[in-house]
Amino acid sequence: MSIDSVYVNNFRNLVEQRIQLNRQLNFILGDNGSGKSSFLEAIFFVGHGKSFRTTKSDTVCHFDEEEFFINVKDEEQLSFGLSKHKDNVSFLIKKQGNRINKLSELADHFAVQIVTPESFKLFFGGAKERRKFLDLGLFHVEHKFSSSWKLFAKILKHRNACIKSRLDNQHFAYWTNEFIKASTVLAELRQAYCEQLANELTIWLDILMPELSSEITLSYFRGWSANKELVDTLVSFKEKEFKQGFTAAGAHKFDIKFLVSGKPIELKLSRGQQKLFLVALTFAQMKLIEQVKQVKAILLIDDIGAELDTESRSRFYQALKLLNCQVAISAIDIAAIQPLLDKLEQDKLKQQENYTMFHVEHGKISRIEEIG
Ligand SMILES: Nc1ncnc2c1ncn2[C@@H]1O[C@H](COP(=O)(O)OP(=O)(O)OP(=O)(O)O)[C@@H](O)[C@H]1O
Repeated sequence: MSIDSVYVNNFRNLVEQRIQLNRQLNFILGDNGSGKSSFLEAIFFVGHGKSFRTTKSDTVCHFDEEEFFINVKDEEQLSFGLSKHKDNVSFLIKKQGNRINKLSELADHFAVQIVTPESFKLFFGGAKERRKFLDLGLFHVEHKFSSSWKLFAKILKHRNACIKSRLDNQHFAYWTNEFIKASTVLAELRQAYCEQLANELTIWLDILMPELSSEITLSYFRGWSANKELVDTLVSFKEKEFKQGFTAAGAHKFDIKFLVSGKPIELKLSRGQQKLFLVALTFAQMKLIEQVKQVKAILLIDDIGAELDTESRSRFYQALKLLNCQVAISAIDIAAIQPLLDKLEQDKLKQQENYTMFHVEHGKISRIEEIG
């Protein structure tokens, strides 16, 4: 679902801003520290109920204020509001002015994906980001995933509690048995999703990195050895688990690795290539979400940056055109997006209905009407 308008109140340095977004392309330009990322962060917050920059949701509230508020209207003018007072632990979420209890209803409605300059460092730096990425896709694409994941998390908590209390008894045996069942369900859902993702990824790699596309493979690790049953793995890990105080194998330990000719992608690809790869992966996930949910995801690109050369930007533009969803891209100045504007011009798409430019200065976002 695309976003028609965003109202932001006391979110970081954005005191009070009401923005009408373009259904296609939005360029958010401004100097360092002007508030570009904060604006994208506010949109991301609506789709995820959290920031992409911090795990502490109170830090996004304006320094001098106690409460922040974001309201978003979709293309059918359906309104969703999310606010949080520093004194409250939870958010107040409203749909058409009426209180709703689930953040997941927002996430379900707005499938927001983001690529930031840090994304690839985080993504290739450790399993946590890769897990988050894959599970986000599954949340949207596989309707059974959310309930399976919640059940798994509950069982894992119980099993860990037994381990911490050194309860090697029938409770522990019960939760171990439940844990194996829940792990197996999640592992199968993830395996199936990885296969879909790998197929879709090839399409986007062919556009974005055609010279490497055929060499890139995805390998899925389910969280325990591929040659062993989880029950046997847990038996062999029992001593270690009781020493560490937590469950050492299972669906929470899953990972996805990407290889170029069998070698880790982060070793083989340059920074610019890694960025392109992550764009391909993000686009693949967005397409899968679109196919299943019949709604288009929203793409945020924070700081298009200088890593992409002219050829890469041209490919990026081709991919964006094919993706055909609502996009918001931030950049320091017009020079960073000029190659995209040139392409729009070439395609005779450089018209007001296809894109909107905004300028951000000291937390104030204004529309740039005329472009030279
Ligand atoms: N909770 C907050 N309350 C008020 N201002 C804040 C808060 N958190 C951050 N800021 C300020 O908001 C400003 C905008 O930050 P933001 O990261 O959005 O800038 P940006 O335009 O994306 O910059 P860059 O191009 O360097 O990434 C910064 O000057 C920062 O100090």
